[in-house]
Amino acid sequence: MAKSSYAVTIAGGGSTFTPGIALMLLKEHDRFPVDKVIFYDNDAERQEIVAKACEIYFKENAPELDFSYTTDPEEAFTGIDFVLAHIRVGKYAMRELDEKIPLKYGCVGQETCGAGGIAYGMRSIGGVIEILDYMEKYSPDAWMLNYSNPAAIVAEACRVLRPNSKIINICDMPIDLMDKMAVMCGLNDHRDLQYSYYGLNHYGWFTKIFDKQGNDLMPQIKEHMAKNGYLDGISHEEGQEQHIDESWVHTFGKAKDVYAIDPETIPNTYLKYYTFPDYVVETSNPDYTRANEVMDGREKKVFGACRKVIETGTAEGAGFEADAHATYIVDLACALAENTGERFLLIVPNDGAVSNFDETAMVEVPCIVGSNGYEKICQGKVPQWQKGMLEQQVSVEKLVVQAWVEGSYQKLWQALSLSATIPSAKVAKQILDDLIEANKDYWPELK
Ligand SMILES: NC(=O)c1ccc[n+]([C@@H]2O[C@H](COP(=O)([O-])OP(=O)(O)OC[C@H]3O[C@@H](n4cnc5c(N)ncnc54)[C@H](O)[C@@H]3O)[C@@H](O)[C@H]2O)c1
Ligand SMILES: O=P(O)(O)OC[C@H]1O[C@H](O[C@H]2[C@H](O)[C@@H](O)[C@@H](O)O[C@@H]2CO)[C@H](O)[C@@H](O)[C@@H]1O
Ligand SMILES: [Mn+2]
Repeated sequence: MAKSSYAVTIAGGGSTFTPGIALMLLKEHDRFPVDKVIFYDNDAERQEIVAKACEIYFKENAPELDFSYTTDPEEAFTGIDFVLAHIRVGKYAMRELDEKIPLKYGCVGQETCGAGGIAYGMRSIGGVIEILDYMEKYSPDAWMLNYSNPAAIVAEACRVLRPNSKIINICDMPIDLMDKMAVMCGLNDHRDLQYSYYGLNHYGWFTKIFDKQGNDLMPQIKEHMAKNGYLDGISHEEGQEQHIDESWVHTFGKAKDVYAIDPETIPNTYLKYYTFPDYVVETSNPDYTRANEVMDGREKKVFGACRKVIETGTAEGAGFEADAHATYIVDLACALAENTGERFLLIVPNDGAVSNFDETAMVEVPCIVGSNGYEKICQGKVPQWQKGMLEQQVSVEKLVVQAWVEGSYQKLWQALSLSATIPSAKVAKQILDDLIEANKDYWPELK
């Protein structure tokens, strides 16, 4: 696919992450030359605020760039090489309900985990498949790099419904955690580390960490995790402001207790929702959840900055910053376009990569990426504890996708009752009935 320049569509043009990613594309222009950027969203009004501000920024900083924005799928997906997708079906209003409804019943209320993640999954499947179909119709050779959440459920839906599509599902949480581990070891960032990892998305473990010279960094990292979790591994570089929010600080600290359950591996932060659900509920405010924090924080900040750019007609001094972590998206796009053969953590069909686990699971494992796609790096057998957890959680995710495809109330109830975040089938049913009512404009009808 190597070309002298590439055309990129950002799906979810009105996302709070869009300015950071758009700026990052400009910043990385030398190694990933992009000459055309299209924003696509199904909410014209929301997208226009972000797009008009980015248009001004591009005119000032890259006048040669062909930039446009649209809600028309044909315009958005014709003649492109990559789709970077980060849609949130139902936006923050529905995230707030995903978080608050389970909390009402004393259960974890989280964007991608437990009942909230299941509800969000039931909304996202249709939205992501729709965008994938547009891409295949108008640009059949393009690749879609999807980070719309909940990535685990979206990935399973793509495996079932579009098994041959050129979509790769990714997550930046492990990148962020590796950045923190690098800081713990006095190194710069994740690029200085070599790693082994297995699991599902937002549900996995690092098993090996080396530096570029092949030195084992696990003893140092384990010592740090046992004392502080991921705290003090936090970099103070620009572009990571959301991690200063109280809730993220708690999550990074709580990783200490998650680590204590299995001191042989380094856990993904999201495991706290499955291993300490009672603690999570006790420390949640059912009237003010992460969705409120994001609406009062990141959303206000990004949209406020965009409005200011539009009003003043200049992006100078607007505080726009390239998203530091999003460079991994460019790394991945480069690997596909330029056949670099680099290693990435991707969400892919297992097929033996974790040898004692469901072959049809969508696992998160390291892969080598080139112009023909990816090849998995075998992670061998997982220990009994992880095996038990993975089997439970993968069944939850598979049942959600089956419920969506079949329109099955029964299967969604089973999914909820199987989640480690929900104590009984009775509570699962109460939550489900509330979620159905809240999601009636988004979910398929369940019978
Ligand atoms: N995988 C990761 O590691 C990672 C990291 C950060 C964010 N995310 C995900 O990125 C997404 C965006 O997050 P955000 O907080 O910026 O949300 P946001 O609500 O600010 O933006 C999402 C945008 O998607 C649009 N949208 C919704 N449904 C759509 C559809 N069917 N077609 C086209 N556009 C649609 C909305 O109108 C909105 O403008 C979320 O799914 C979030 O979970 C993933
Ligand atoms: O609560 P939010 O909306 O702030 O974040 C939820 C997302 O958290 C993770 O992504 C982080 C990422 O780890 C970090 O490096 C940086 O880029 O910010 C991201 C957003 O905060 C997680 O991986 C995502 O899937 C979540 O959507
Ligand atoms: Mn993620």
